[in-house]
Amino acid sequence: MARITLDGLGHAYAPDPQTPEDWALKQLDFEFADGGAYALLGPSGCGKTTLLNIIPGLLTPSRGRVLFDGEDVAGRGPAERNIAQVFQFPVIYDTMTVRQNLAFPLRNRGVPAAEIAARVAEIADMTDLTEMLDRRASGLTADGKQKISLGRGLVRDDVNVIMFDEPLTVIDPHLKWLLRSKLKELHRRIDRTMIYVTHDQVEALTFADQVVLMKDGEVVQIGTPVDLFERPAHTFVGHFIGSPGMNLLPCAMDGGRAVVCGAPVEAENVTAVTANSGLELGVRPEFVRFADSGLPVRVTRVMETGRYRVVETATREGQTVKLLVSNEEPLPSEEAHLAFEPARTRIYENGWLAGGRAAS
Ligand SMILES: Nc1ncnc2c1ncn2[C@@H]1O[C@H](COP(=O)(O)OP(=O)(O)OP(=O)(O)O)[C@@H](O)[C@H]1O
Repeated sequence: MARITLDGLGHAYAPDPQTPEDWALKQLDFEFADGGAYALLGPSGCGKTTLLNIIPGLLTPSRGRVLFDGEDVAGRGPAERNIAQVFQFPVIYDTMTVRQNLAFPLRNRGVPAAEIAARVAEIADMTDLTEMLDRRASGLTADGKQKISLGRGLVRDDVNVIMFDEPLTVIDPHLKWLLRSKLKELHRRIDRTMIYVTHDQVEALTFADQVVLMKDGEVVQIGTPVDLFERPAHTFVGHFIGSPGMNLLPCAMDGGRAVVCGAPVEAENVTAVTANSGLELGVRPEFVRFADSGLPVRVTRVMETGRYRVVETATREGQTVKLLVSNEEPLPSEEAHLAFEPARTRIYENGWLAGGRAAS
């Protein structure tokens, strides 16, 4: 296993980058701890694939270094870096049996037969493939084949890191949740550094102990799923994580208090505010409720989700605020007031959580 350090890492595909936009990865400085379960999460084009190719040495970064346990691995390929990879689409040998497929990475390295048999049995058990070990891989369904790919990624016990590139893309939606929780369990049992690349927040939050959220070639926040939900470091995180995302409202400061649309609002980090422009108040729909007093709004739309309703309201200045309301709670007919949970209401300065960077 290895601790992987990214040191001043940047990459531009163009030979002579001039502007920040020319950099697919701008400046990455962080560490994947030994044995951790990480997700690289972000919208299309944020640089996930670029980083995924740099770590195993498939792509040479334009600047900076990748260190494995403190040692610069420049010039070494995936085999020398000792990395197992699981891709979006199953990479298996159709003509071989499931057993032969799982054994392949071990046979390739000359592992003794008895050891291979034991390891294959263990991995087949973990991936629910025991019953199918002697079947031809070609006869399996898409998710069965992807389980073989997962198994092949997990079968060696000497790899430094296992990297997953959107491995559930081909899986039927109703089986996705099964494989997602399976992967989490596998991480606990295998205890290896795992990096899981996805643009799907549910996959990232289910799998990872630490989520690395990226945007435009930069890391916006690294944290536990709870950190990202409870304390987004940037409005982008608030918006990207959660469904619906965080409400963001322009706000001003008046005598040490936050004011939104003329109404005073309590916020957790109000004392950390230093800017007097570019301020926004962020509060998730989960932490907003109807109240007798507070921010005046009117109800504009109600969306049924089955378990609760997402209610959309508009402030007098036309800003939208969403809240979750249980099916049992009556909705106000028109004019209403909103209260925000103070401990979970935060102020952002030019996108960044006020006081957040000093605190982290
Ligand atoms: N081979 C390439 N040549 C030039 N530009 C590239 C190349 N590959 C990626 N890019 C650019 O680099 C940036 C990051 O792309 P990357 O594929 O790493 O993002 P991503 O987060 O993996 O997106 P996706 O989820 O769509 O694959 C994008 O602006 C993309 O257009």
